[in-house]
Amino acid sequence: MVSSAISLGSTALSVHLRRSPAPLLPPILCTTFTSHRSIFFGRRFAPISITCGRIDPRRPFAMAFTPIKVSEGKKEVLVFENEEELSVSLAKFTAELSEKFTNDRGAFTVVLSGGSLIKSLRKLVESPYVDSVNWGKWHVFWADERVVPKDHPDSNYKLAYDGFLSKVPIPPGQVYAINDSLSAEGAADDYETCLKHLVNTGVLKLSTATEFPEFDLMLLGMGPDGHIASLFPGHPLLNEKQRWVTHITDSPKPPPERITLTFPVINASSNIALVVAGAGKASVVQKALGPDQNSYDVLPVEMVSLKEGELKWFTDKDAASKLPNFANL
Ligand SMILES: O=C1O[C@H](COP(=O)(O)O)[C@@H](O)[C@H](O)[C@H]1O
Repeated sequence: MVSSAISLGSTALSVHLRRSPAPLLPPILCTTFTSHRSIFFGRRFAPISITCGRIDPRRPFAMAFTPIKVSEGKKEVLVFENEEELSVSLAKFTAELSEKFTNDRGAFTVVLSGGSLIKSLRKLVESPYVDSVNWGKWHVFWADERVVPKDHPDSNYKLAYDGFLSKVPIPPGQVYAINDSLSAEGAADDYETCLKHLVNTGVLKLSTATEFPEFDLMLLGMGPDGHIASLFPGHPLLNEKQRWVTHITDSPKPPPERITLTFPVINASSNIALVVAGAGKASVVQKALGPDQNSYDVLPVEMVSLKEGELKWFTDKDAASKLPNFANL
């Protein structure tokens, strides 16, 4: 056991490393070790467990498929070597939840985002999941949608259809797109009415803690400004406490007219996968998960805080590159 303390600005970081004996394999093929350390994570110290796996002999220079893992209560941060490995793990995670909820309640309610998230779902439409997932039980929703026709290049529905939905046999009646013939306000009202109907029919459950709908899995992306869904930094919609779905007509990111789930709904989820890859998002990841936090400019992504569910960050090393605690791995 090796113990040491690292000074991180004005913050003392205590580190406890434990290395297992070298395994009986040629050194270049195996670098198995386990380390347990405490890092400064968010606003407080939290224990984390880091496991670097054995190097795959077929890919000697790539780390085997064991992500760096940071846990804080019901929040877990996974950092993958790259976006490719992130997408493999995201598919497995989603397929496992699909099986769990399908078995438990005969339905799986999944919320999609637009943007880069859809590309990160690509492994789910490949073998083995394309054949093994019970797609007939899926009910698909959107965290946010741009108020444009469904065949418009800006449509989150079109993005999801082209990259994901067209490749799996989810019944079309279980894919809940917005009504694109309405205004932004009308489309938000209509979507909220649709969700309430699905609560009444038992497809969606209500959170016992909050009385807001509780989706089984929300797959959220995050913009480089820290926005999630269509909830943008500093916008009054961040404070919405009553509505399930609301609209925006002045989105700072085009197109301006959108509808979005609200924070009470997002935070009532059973599970959220927050999928954040690439160096362009490293500064926001640093702000959201790093040591320098303040409460006067909280970003939307920092407002994701589940009442009872589990939040998992799926990041890659580029996105996590500004987190001081990962620098020495
Ligand atoms: O406008 C949007 O942006 C976010 C983030 O997109 P990304 O391409 O940076 O991942 C997305 O999650 C949201 O659904 C979309 O409408």
